[in-house]
Amino acid sequence: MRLVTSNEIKMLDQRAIKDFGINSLILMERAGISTIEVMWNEFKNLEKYSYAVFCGPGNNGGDGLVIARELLNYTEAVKVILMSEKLTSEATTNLNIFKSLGGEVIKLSDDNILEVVDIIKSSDIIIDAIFGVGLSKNVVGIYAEIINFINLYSNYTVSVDIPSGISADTGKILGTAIRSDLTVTFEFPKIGHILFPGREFSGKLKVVKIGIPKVLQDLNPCDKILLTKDYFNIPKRFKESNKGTYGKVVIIGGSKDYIGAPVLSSIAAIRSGAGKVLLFSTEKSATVALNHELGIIPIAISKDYFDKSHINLILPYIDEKTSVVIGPGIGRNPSTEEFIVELLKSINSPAVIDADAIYLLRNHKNILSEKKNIIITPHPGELSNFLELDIDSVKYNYKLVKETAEKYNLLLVLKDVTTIISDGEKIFFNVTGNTSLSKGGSGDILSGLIGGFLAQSSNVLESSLAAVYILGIASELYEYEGYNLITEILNNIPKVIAEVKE
Ligand SMILES: NC(=O)C1=CN([C@@H]2O[C@H](COP(=O)(O)OP(=O)(O)OC[C@H]3O[C@@H](n4cnc5c(N)ncnc54)[C@H](O)[C@@H]3O)[C@@H](O)[C@H]2O)[C@@H](O)CC1
Ligand SMILES: [K+]
Repeated sequence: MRLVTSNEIKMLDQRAIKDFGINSLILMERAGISTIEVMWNEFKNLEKYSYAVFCGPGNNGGDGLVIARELLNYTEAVKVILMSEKLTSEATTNLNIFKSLGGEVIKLSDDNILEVVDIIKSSDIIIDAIFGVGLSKNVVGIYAEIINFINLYSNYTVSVDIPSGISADTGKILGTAIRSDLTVTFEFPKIGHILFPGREFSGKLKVVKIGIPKVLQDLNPCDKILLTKDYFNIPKRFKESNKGTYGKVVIIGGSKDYIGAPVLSSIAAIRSGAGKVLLFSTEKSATVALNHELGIIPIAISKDYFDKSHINLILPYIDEKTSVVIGPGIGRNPSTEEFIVELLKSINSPAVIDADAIYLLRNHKNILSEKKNIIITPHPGELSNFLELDIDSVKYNYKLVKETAEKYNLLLVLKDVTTIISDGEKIFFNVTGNTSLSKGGSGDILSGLIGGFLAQSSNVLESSLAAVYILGIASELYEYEGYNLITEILNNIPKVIAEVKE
């Protein structure tokens, strides 16, 4: 599904109005009525509840006035709190209709804040129609006070379009923001619903259509996409096949410091359906690998850290079709840096660069740029190291992810609660997964899964999308969120693959 910024949705709204003559009051009407429909689906008998509708100065407030008017058809227990003297013309039209129906309007001022706080406390449902995608600066003053009171005392909050105070473009809080239970957004989710903290502040997110013509959407192609299983294929299985059909993965990792990481990667590669998985590692990792999965072919070549002398031992096993995973548990020894640089120069296969291998390549970005089919899978700390930027400017920075992918000719997977993936053209946002992945080993599983799919398809984008999406769902299947062994997530992968394939 397409994701939009505030400018993109405003442009679509404006073109619907100007180019196709769709009256903006009609769009507002549909926004309001669709919100009521979602509420009906959530709560059923809307007549049982009392409502306070907080309306801001823009068209978000106008949507609130349509909602308030429609609620009058269920109950008299509806109060509108107008937060601004100035309203848009569409909002004014709807305010007049609400008033003509006998609706109760309270104009917020410094003098009646305590009365309004009592209304917040005594209403069953608060409708937040304060700011939508038109929020343009930090929320301060009486607006901020009311938002904080709503967060403190509301029994249940429904946000219209986006929780007021959340930036639709970044998900960041501008000053202060409503913590919603339910958000009803129009036509497409906004970036702010998908990135934290906006993702959390939105509560349950529902997307409804309000009549932006499809032809208009098609004329304006999108580059930001919410990842679903529609965007990738899982490599096929053939009745007549053998291990050669499903490709070879070479995993290079492990060191004196880390033993289990490359083993997790190797098992994940097997779980992806790959035909053959070779693990180049230390003696210890090789032993551990065989203790866990006899299908791995471990080749112990390094004693503590990799160095240049190991390259010739690995090269005979790699051809252009081999999928190579470099980095799980590889450590940061200076000899390893030289090893990775020289190894990459000598191969032409698709490769996943993970963990400390990313760190060690920070001064060799040109090597990555010159190669085709390279995937790097940093978390924000690793990307901040790689790009020498502070972590705050890297986290959830989807523009940076796209620019970096394009600049260095990479497929970049920025791992986080919302993972961002870009090939330099499109930007995918993944929201599957939970805190069962917030522990050591999940990154190793991801790189192995990507490598495994890559061995079967050689499509860097689809392999990465599939792995990220599937690993997320595999974590959601674990019954006791967060208290899993990382290997238990590995064991859920086949079930998820089967479901995704359906
Ligand atoms: N025709 C349209 O454009 C449609 C708009 N719709 C609704 O309208 C919203 C967008 O409407 P608008 O563009 O009018 O914008 P908003 O209603 O989001 O808010 C903009 C208003 O808030 C003020 N403002 C912004 N930041 C502020 C701050 N920090 N403190 C105080 N005031 C601040 C602005 O000066 C402006 O008056 C959407 O989110 C959606 O809910 C829907 O009705 C569908 C159609
Ligand atoms: K809102």
